[in-house]
Amino acid sequence: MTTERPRPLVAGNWKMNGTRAATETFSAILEGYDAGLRSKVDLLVCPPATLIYLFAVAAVGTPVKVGGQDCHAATHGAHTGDISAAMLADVGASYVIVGHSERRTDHGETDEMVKAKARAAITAGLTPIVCVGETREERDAGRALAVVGAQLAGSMPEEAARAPVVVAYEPVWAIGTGLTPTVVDVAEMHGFIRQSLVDRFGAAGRNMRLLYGGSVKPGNARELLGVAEVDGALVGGASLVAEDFLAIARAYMA
Ligand SMILES: O=C(CO)[C@H](O)COP(=O)(O)O
Repeated sequence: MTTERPRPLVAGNWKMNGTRAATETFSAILEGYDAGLRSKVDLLVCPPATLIYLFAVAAVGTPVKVGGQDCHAATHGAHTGDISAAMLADVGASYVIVGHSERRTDHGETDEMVKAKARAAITAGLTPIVCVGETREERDAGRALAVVGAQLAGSMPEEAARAPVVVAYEPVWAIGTGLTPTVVDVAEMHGFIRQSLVDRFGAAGRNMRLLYGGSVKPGNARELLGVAEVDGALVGGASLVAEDFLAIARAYMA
């Protein structure tokens, strides 16, 4: 069994931001991802679906990956407005975020639905990034570990034992608020998530990347990314500015 740490991944979730003009930002990310950074950390950008193809074409010949922000659990059919995992793969995506708290809240996505989406992603050859995280009320009630444990149990597909899957811990109260948990709380949660994954998936659970997300900025990246069992970041707002996104990745250049 290998005890080597997974290679870090810094992923940007652009959410519903960006038109074709944002290709300029993406190009700046591609240009700034120099040999030093490449040797230390993987980069992924998940733009709105309308930009995936454009970005994937721009990224050809570079190691930067492009991903989707959601997918439907079905391969095709009468699902107006939805996009399947195979469609994302077809336009050049290699990852897809599933179960983001904004999807869970805005679209009523349950753990069961998230699991089905993650499974569909794996079947299409994508790496799903399964998001989990507690609300402020749940943390204040001392239920953070229980809530995240239940989300993990319900959202992670059995296929994670043999296919690459990334887990992102994103405390809901830290998303877009500028608030972050203490490093002690992040360490406790990531240690708990790691143990849960090892208990369920064995060696695959030990090697899975665990990202932290929620108000990651250039100013706090080094501290947050230095926590044990944090294998990278899922970055929202700061990923919309090339220099900030790259500065977060440079936390690994220490
Ligand atoms: O999705 C997120 C990062 O990808 C998450 O919602 C955090 O957003 P941020 O607080 O704006 O970084």
